[in-house]
Amino acid sequence: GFFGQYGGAYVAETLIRNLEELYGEYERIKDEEDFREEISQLLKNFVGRPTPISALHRITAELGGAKIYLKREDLTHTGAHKINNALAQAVLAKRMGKTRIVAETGAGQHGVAVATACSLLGMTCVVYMGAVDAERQAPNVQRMKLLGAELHLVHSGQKTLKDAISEAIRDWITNVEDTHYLLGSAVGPHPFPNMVRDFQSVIGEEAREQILEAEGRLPDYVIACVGGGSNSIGMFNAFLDDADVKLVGVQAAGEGLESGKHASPLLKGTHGIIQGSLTYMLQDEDGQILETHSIAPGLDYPGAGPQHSYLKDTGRVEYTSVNDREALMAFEELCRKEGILPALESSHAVAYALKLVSQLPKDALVLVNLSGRGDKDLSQAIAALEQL
Ligand SMILES: Cc1ncc(COP(=O)(O)O)c(/C=N/[C@H](C(=O)O)[C@@H](O)C(C)C)c1O
Repeated sequence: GFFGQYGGAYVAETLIRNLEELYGEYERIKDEEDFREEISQLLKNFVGRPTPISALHRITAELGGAKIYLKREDLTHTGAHKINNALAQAVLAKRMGKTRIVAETGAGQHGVAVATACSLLGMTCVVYMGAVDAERQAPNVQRMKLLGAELHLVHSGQKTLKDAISEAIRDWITNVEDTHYLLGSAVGPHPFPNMVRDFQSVIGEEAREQILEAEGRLPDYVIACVGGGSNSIGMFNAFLDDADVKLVGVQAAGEGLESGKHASPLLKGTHGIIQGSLTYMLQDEDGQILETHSIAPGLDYPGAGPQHSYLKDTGRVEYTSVNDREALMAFEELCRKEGILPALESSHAVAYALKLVSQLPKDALVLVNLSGRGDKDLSQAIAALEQL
């Protein structure tokens, strides 16, 4: 469970047994024909895959540079890539004999995806969410409740994702007999980074085929936003061996990388252990996890998925960042000129693409992963745009 030195499972003894059982079951089940068939049927007939790739027109014409395609994970059922992982892990858990799912959520998209999977598969669903996040992602709180999830608001710590994850893990340790912890991103102890990547890799597999079909060649750049790192690794995975395809991970610079109010562990972090995994993280000199900031709740996380830390060190992926303001501007551009309402998280990837294309020749090709839709962000975005 390592990517170079990164990853592993640095957790309490009590958790090791759960993780070993999970890894064993995953390895046993993941290649079983009927498991794969069940997943692909659900992805097709319930999630609505494959999601399309949409070429931008007005923005591309205005910028006069490279052609941009968006991989439309906003068009999945529930409105973000999170459903790809939530469904697959819920099916796996059910096959392991679990009847109860516990999960954390920040932006609420993962929480909604888990509640959706549990409603469909007839499993009990408990979601932990920071009180601050519940406030700023209210539409997703309502959706989780309607889908039958039992929502626990977390009032400890910074009251965002990190605190929700700790509560969810505590619940899992207590109820391991009947409960699976459905981790929402490519972070945490082994086997989660591998499993979540595998379940999200459908994004890049589809997109690689679609771009070859549409353009007859591979893209010059593939760009995705990086919070915990699941939509990005899910997109990048299919292109890792295509040496000519440049991969760019975009982190949240918040109010600026030098402001101390950001969420860019891959740019400003150091080696440490966070939620059981050795990776780049934002910590003070005593190893205390630092507070983070981003206008996008889904990027507001102090750790990076361990595979991203490895890909940063090897140079296979370039990590960069975009601040709140740039993300908001990109959000508005897509709304006003391409008829798409993107999630604030996804807007970070679009913002970087818009900066990049003006420096590229007309015949260059850029593929951006649009990880989700902005329905959850409406009031936040409107308020923030009024401040611009
Ligand atoms: C639309 C959308 N785009 C990107 C992200 C960032 O998560 P990754 O793809 O795992 O880097 C997110 C992350 N959302 C999670 C959530 O909904 O709970 C996040 O807050 C946590 C699972 C980390 C998202 O909702």
